[in-house]
Amino acid sequence: MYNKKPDRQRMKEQSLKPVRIQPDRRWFGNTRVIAQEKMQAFRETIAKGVEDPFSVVLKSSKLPMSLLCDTESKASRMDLLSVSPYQEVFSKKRQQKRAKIAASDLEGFLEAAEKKAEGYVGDKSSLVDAFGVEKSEDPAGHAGEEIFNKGTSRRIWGELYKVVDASDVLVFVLDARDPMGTRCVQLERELRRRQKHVVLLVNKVDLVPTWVTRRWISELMKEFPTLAFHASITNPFGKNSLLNLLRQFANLLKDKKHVTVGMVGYPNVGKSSVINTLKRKKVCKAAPVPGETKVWQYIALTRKLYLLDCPGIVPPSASDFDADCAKVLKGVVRAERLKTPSDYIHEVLLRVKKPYLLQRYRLPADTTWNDSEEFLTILGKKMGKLVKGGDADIDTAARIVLYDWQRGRIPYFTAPPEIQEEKETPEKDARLAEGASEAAAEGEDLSIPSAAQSLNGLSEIPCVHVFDEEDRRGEATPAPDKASSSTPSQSFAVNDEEQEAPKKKRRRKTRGNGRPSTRSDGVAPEPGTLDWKAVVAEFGI
Ligand SMILES: Nc1nc2c(ncn2[C@@H]2O[C@H](COP(=O)(O)OP(=O)(O)OP(=O)(O)O)[C@@H](O)[C@H]2O)c(=O)[nH]1
Repeated sequence: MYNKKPDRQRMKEQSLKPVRIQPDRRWFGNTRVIAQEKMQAFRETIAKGVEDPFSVVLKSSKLPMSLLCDTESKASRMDLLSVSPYQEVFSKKRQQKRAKIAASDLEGFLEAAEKKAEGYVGDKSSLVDAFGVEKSEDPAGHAGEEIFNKGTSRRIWGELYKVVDASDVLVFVLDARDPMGTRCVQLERELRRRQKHVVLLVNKVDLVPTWVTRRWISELMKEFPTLAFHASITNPFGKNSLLNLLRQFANLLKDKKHVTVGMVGYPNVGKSSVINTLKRKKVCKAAPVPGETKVWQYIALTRKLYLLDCPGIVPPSASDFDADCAKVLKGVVRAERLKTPSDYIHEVLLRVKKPYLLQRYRLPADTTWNDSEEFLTILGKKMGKLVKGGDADIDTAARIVLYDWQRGRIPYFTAPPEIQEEKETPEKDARLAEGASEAAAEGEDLSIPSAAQSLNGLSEIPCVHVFDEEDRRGEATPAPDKASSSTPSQSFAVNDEEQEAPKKKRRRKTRGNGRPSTRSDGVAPEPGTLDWKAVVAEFGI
């Protein structure tokens, strides 16, 4: 064979013949084909499970979740023939590959540039569209002040992406005084798309009346599992509910060695304080100033559960006075760094009832003011904050008011949506009055509701127990928040007790015949979970 010259002509003839390869069943071993209706039914069932805040899709990585998304946009992007015709790219007469440019000469370029300029609406227009922020007048020219970019920098969002990637469950910490204002709906939507488990945690519930918290919780529950929380190492509220929920997630995600829980949210909403509360000691730096957390931080809660603290993030918005004002009121920027803090007091006065201000600053009951400047003048003189010549130092007084506002010393809350809608009918008015009287009862002497007052009665708030023991036994009872009422034996043990718990469990399981008990294995799939095996079996995927 090696002594002979290869017959090139014969080889050429042979290679020109059409060659067929025998198809093999094994090539398709990994493939399933299903009918269109079944595919549609599968999509609907899974989508229902994904959308439902009380169900968790287990093993989503093993399910064809990408089938849920519409792939049309992807397909259109890959439609090469619409970009260049086949003849130009693949045929024998194809032209040499060249960069596609908009115009071939200078005049063409000019024309294209003019066309683009016509369609240009203004800077940040896309942001305004995306975040629904209306432009308004900027009386003092605040726009562009560096401090208003707090939480929007690339570095901070880089930290957020790291936390999101590393987390299995994301806890969005919201401020109970303004839960909707401290939400980041775009981010939540993106996380849902990525099949991450999202939990909303309404923190600082001690600063608002109980009925407000209750209504916000039932409103937010429609979208995500939501819990009320008061971060405090010595006197927490909702801690056990949160721990139970995290533990349930840890149980659900059994195949993972560790379950990582990321704390995300606006600056100063109390993310670090929530972690400190769960750990029962100060492991993260918490301070009444925004931007205290600079980089992400890992904290081991139990052997299975890890917590991730994230710096506060702020979604980008149009830089105008309204947006800046909203940021000041949400506590995103430090009051001492504002150039003209008195500009924001008008908004504070609109939101806070006069008696609260009178009481807070110990002003006489008959004090009146027409605008924010007058109020600040009265306050400055009362506090002895004066400038040269004996006039009131308006900016210092304004800073004091903003400090108090940001630290929750001035009572304020955004009305839950039900109130705004309900005002029309008399019976709704009655309910509103009931709520208001409840609020009045809580803060009787117009003082800021104390933690005890605010938390009183909160145990009735429906709390999320995705897969409670009772549920497993089929007694789907609503699980009340046992945070304040649970006995030591009921409460979820962390730290030292948690370290002990698995040992005891192991011992108990191996008692008797020496083999681990299989009782728990016999439990039917938890209600609330999507029984993915059944779904897959049913649809043959
Ligand atoms: N009244 C009250 N204050 C709280 C609560 N939780 C946190 N705070 C206070 O809110 C302030 C901010 O808390 P942090 O834990 O530093 O907030 P953060 O979200 O980590 O802030 P960044 O570091 O800016 O991201 C601190 O002064 C806390 O004492 C709460 O439940 N009730």
